Amino acid sequence: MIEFSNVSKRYDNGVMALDNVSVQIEKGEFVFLVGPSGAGKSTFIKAILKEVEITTGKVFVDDLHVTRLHRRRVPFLRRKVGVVFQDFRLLPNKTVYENIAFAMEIVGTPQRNIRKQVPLILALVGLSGKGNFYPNQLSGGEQQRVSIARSMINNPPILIADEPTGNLDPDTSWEIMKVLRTINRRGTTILMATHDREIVDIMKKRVIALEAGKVARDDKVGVYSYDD
Ligand SMILES: Nc1ncnc2c1ncn2[C@@H]1O[C@H](COP(=O)(O)OP(=O)(O)OP(=O)(O)O)[C@@H](O)[C@H]1O
Repeated sequence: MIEFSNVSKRYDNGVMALDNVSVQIEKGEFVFLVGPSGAGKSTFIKAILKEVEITTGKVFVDDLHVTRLHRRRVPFLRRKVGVVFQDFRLLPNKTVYENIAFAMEIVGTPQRNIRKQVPLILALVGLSGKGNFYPNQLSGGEQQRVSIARSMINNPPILIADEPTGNLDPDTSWEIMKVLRTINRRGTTILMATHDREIVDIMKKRVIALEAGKVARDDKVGVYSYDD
């Protein structure tokens, strides 16, 4: 589903953000990506989305050879991968319904399908009845649910969550993890970059740990770190 084969990324300033990384993530897995600040997590995610060009190696996403993918076909890759961020990135002047509908309009979904699908995804993330709210009328946790709903509305096989609980208190973070777990159980592959030790340790999922651009650990049932 996601494969890195001897991937290195050296930025123009000489920093080796990824250093000979080889990992394989199978369909349906839930994987945490951890590591200290600067370890290469964001670069790893950007390599999946072709937001950076890697220096050497190969990246595959689903059936696409990302490294060789023509610029014209990048939107096709992006449709396979939903992404959510720490800061939600909702459109402030659109309602919850409109934020999600917009993601469907971009890919040409007919309005009648949009009207049918948006309430279903809102129910999935526990936000039924909030369609007419604007983002600033919602709590942080609710905004993150909208962001997750938007990322999943076109049914991508992969969801990348880049520190999705970074701005949330512990209880709200767990609510978000429940939503992600539900989505994963429905078959979506999830890759979540996080600094949240408690979540990683309690969820008991695969953990890929990066350090200075290298895979320092890759444990089937992992913990955040071994240092205490
Ligand atoms: N555009 C860039 N140009 C030059 N160096 C960069 C660039 N982006 C990242 N780096 C460097 O690459 C290394 C890896 O950065 P990256 O952002 O991938 O780490 P990270 O693990 O995501 O960190 P954090 O947890 O702080 O988000 C760092 O040393 C960083 O300074």
